[in-house]
Amino acid sequence: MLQNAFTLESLLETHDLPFVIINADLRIVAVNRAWELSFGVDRQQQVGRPCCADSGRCRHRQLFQSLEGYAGVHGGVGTVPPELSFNVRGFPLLDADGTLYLGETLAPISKPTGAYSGPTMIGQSAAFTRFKSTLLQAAVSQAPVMLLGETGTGKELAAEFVHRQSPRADADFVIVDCTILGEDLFESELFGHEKGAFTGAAVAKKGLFELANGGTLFLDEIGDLPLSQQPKLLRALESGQFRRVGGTTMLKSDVRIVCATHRNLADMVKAGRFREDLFYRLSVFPVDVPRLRDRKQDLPVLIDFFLEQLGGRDGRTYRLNQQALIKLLQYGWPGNIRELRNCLQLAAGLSQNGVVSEACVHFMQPLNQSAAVEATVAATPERKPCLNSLAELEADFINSLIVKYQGNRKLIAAEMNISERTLYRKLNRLNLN
Ligand SMILES: Nc1ncnc2c1ncn2[C@@H]1O[C@H](COP(=O)(O)OP(=O)(O)OP(=O)(O)O)[C@@H](O)[C@H]1O
Repeated sequence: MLQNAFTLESLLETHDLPFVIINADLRIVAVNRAWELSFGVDRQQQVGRPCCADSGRCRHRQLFQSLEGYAGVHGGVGTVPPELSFNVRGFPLLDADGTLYLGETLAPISKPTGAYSGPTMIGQSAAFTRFKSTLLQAAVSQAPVMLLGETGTGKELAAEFVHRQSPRADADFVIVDCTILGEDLFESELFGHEKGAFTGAAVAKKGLFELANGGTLFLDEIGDLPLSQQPKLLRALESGQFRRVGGTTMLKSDVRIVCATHRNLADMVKAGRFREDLFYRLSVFPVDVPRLRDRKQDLPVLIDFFLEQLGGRDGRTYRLNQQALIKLLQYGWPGNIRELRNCLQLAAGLSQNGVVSEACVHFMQPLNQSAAVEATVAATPERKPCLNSLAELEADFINSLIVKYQGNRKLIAAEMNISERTLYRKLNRLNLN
């Protein structure tokens, strides 16, 4: 269900990546289990430490001043060695008392060479096997890949798979979240900036294009890239050259592009919202990512995989009883694999002695009404009116927040305890833009 606010504990373990919560005094309030495992530190050692060595001018301070979320490549937090770089996403959060915090996820931009230890794509169905072999073909082709699929189907995972299976596997896989890079951030994040290029540019910084040299640049949600920024991307892709903001020297970077979107880009081109030349440049190797409801044969292996993962995290064993399994199999999964993972996470938390019964299984309200209705018709037609009204309920709730915060997305997202990126998608799906 929608939450107006959060408790720190409830939020911590909803992130698979290392996740940190920082307060307005720029001190670490909490880190999650993934943090402990990734950096080999006890969470109690982190709490109370300053976020950064120079917290006078860090990104965290800036967020508390501007309430603007951020995404980009930055150094670590707390005791994480400063020389390590991460793909970082930060956003404002409000707790149940209305106190403002900052939440930040850190994803390593480069995995250790040698055996790949990243997330695994699970599946055995015919649809999944076809999909995986298409990805393998794409990986070796070196052509730009466009991954098309609903939210939560595993596009980011597929992009990383393409990179790991390609001749560029030993170089970096760099993620660009196009929903967060608005007009003002796009150029400096993608191409970097020189010292003094703008207020706050205290030191020169490499852009994501430069960091991905020799590797793969993953442009996630490319359909959300502002039209005004599209020519700049096209130019860099065609020439392989770019300038840092405030710089005069032309730089070169050899990157392989993989993109993903849940939007119909061809329709966007027709409507004049996406450049046709960029569309053709990026869509050389299009790949459809299958929806979970079209590969339900994979549910048992995916369920085992996630329960084992959760068990490892919690130091216990979880198992489903048969009624719970039937309930999961009958559902349409409009939010795909992400929704399955979240559903199991809640179910495991509610389980008694590790046994997940039918009563522990709860489904979220759908984000995408048409997908939900389609999924429900395929599975349990009698639930359709209920799902419709839930979507309406969600739209009503968001509308009330739009009025309350006069359309300020940062504050609405913070009150809903979701990222601005997720809010942006909800607004689009519910036609509230
Ligand atoms: N085949 C799979 N096996 C195991 N886990 C998977 C698989 N596909 C996706 N996941 C997991 O599901 C979650 C959602 O995947 P991912 O973020 O790649 O989806 P996405 O399509 O990029 O979503 P969005 O469009 O919302 O960005 C992640 O936790 C991912 O690890």
